[in-house]
Amino acid sequence: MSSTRPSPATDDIPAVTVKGVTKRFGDTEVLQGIDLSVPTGATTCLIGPSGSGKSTLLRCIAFLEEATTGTILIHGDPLGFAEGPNGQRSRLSPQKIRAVRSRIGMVFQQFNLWPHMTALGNVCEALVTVRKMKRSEAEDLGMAQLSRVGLENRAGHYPSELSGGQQQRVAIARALALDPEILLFDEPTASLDPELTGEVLNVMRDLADSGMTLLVVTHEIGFAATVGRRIAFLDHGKLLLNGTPQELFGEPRHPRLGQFLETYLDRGAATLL
Ligand SMILES: Nc1ncnc2c1ncn2[C@@H]1O[C@H](COP(=O)(O)OP(=O)(O)OP(=O)(O)O)[C@@H](O)[C@H]1O
Repeated sequence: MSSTRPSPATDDIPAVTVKGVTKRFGDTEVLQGIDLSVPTGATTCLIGPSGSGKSTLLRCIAFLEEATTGTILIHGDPLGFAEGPNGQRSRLSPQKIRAVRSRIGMVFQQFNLWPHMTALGNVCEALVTVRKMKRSEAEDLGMAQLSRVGLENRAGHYPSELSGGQQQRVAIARALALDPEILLFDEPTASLDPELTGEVLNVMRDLADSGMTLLVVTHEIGFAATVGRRIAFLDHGKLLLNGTPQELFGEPRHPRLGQFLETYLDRGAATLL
């Protein structure tokens, strides 16, 4: 199993295609008809005010939430629901859902490591139990992934013996070990102190440079501006803007984006623009 899969430059099928996705919780429509293409082999950042629906969209793409309407394709293959010729949706079989879902990796804000397992144990567990790999092979692969995030010398440590930044890097190694085609990040540095945030962003920057497809929900505007190839700006459940960092962050700026950025710049959360 290869540890990296730089996407071929000729692959022009988007890694993720979101078509007309809405999501309702009770009477509240938190996603209102989202259309979004996530290019293969590049980083796309989802930004927007708190409550605008970023995590919900990411969770729909990971199939942790089911979109109320609309469809999502992973490299052209439908995830969860297929769309018929008349636009009607039908649910795919659990096997088909699992097969497409397994091509997506996800890293959460809370690292979600198993406290009773070492860093290496956390990285190897799904390889052994889900992918049915021999423990020794899984450990070789797990060590390679830990070294990719700079933690080979922490393999035998338990989560409680690691800093928050190190724990998040273990979580990234765990996701990478399953060789995903697309890696989703849901505010991966939001629970970290500023000095630990940098080490996680550096690992993500390296992954972006290696040609992986990343879709990142983040409030780190500086990261989005420098690493994102595409920036999608969500506001009140709508995709208000979608373009390159130059298009979104250059002048003139969309007034709503300008207002959002000022809020964050005032709070000192973004300093690189
Ligand atoms: N399981 C749920 N049940 C009911 N409402 C939900 C649920 N999940 C999210 N919401 C609501 O959906 C809206 C969008 O939430 P979401 O977490 O997607 O926003 P966000 O842009 O990621 O915000 P933040 O930046 O604060 O994480 C919010 O109003 C939230 O309260």
